[in-house]
Amino acid sequence: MTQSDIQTIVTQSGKELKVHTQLFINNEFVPGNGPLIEDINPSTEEVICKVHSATEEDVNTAVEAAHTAYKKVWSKVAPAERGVLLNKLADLMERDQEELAMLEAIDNGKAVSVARDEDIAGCIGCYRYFAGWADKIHGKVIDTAPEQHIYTRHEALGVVGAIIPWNYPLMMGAWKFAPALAAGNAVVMKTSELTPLSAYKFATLIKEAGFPPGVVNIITGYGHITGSALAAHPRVSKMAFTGSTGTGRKVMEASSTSNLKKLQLELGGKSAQLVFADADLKHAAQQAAAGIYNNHGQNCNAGSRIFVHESVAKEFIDLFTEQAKAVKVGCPFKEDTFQGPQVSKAQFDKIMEYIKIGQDEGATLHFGGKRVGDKGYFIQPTVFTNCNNNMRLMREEIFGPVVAIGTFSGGWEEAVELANDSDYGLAAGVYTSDHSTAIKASNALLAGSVWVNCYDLFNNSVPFGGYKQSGFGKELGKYALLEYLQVKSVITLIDW
Ligand SMILES: NC(=O)C1=CN([C@@H]2O[C@H](COP(=O)(O)OP(=O)(O)OC[C@H]3O[C@@H](n4cnc5c(N)ncnc54)[C@H](O)[C@@H]3O)[C@@H](O)[C@H]2O)C=CC1
Ligand code: BAL
Repeated sequence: MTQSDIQTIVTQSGKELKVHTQLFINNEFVPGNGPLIEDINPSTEEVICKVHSATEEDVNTAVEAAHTAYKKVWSKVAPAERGVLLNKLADLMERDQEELAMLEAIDNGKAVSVARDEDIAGCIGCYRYFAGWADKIHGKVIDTAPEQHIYTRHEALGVVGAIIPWNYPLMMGAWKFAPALAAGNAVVMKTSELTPLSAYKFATLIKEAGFPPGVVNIITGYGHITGSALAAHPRVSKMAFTGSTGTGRKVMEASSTSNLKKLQLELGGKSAQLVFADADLKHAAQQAAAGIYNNHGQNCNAGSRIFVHESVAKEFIDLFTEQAKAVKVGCPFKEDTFQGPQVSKAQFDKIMEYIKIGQDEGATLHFGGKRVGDKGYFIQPTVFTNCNNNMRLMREEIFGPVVAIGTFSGGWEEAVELANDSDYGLAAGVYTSDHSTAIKASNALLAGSVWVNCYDLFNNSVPFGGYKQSGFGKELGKYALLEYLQVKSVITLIDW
């Protein structure tokens, strides 16, 4: 079944928006051959609109468009010009920041103020940051012998495939598009079937900025159809993936059984926040609460496990609970809302199930744990105490506004051992007023990012990516640029 591309939708604030619902290939919106997908507003549980989905054939078309664009046009564009286009794109996102934020709010349930001032603002900065790198990519001459001239070249990979989740639709796109395009690659991105709308608005800005047709292609569809076809495509040179560890394994398998494409996997987490007895407890409680409740807990680096020294546990838990109680849960279109609904019924059900599991396991449900209202997927910020590392609550990624708090009685070594006792290693937090404890604990933590006396503090120039089963490869910073390049050595004999 097909439907025309542009649909009119109305936000909860009464604003009418036109949205694209077809696949974006070669700078045009084209129908997909898969089934139409109902896109649900998680605040109201109503259908916002239906979007087209891509079949394997559509994936082939998108990859072919990217391949042709890369070979015939994009690889011949001067690096500085790539930077100009990325900066233009950032300017257009800034112009349309409010509309992009509204699309994230209706589709994902994010508070519109958070989407605008954090997500989209972060994306704009990301495109500008990588625009600056576009003409600063170079190899070097390696002096080996007078009769030889040897140099390295940092070359684009060709067609990059990207699969992104629903928790940060535009930002997870930016973290991949910006370095991939700065490095000179063409991209086919699959958005989550749950949150396709903001990416299609972004697609119109790609065209308006002047990117040649085929350099950026955006499609949506189900993971087992569209995602798996992209991950297995023989013309895709690299796959950048953000999502669950289980799906990350499938993407890796697809690479292994297809063309051994290069991979970058940004996966799940169960990040620990360590609160030492000498910490500024009020500050620690405020930071740690934001560390779990930001984005409704739907955060790969959510600080979902807290270990607090037993001597200050009661005081810290009281301060933390005050923070949880103060979280404004409600309609994403109200300017003071901090937490909207969870993204989908499946996620809502999964989180509520974990809240039950926590109680069955013997943890204390200290605060929250209930649905908010009777419509939409809203959940109270929830605090469990008396938790230990044997509990599923402490070991499994819940991806919701649920924190599990346990205690330790010894020094930093014990706290770090508890934090490191996890299959994951994405991030960690350390709260202490002692510089030596901060450095020793940070160095010993098996995590890709460690925040000291803060949490969730991102900067476009600072790399982010996990240890252990949280994945590999870095996003952001110069490290991310290198993920989208390959190095060639050219060895020449001057006289022969
Ligand atoms: N680390 C992170 O940022 C994220 C972690 N998650 C975790 O995963 C849980 C489940 O959420 P889901 O949306 O189901 O995550 P998911 O990992 O299944 O989905 C992420 C993306 O992968 C695609 N996908 C699914 N199956 C695929 C396959 N076989 N081949 C290629 N692509 C595929 C999806 O369509 C989506 O675009 C969450 O509760 C959370 O624990 C989910 C989203 C983001
Ligand atoms: N916190 C940004 C990365 C993510 O949740 O996927």
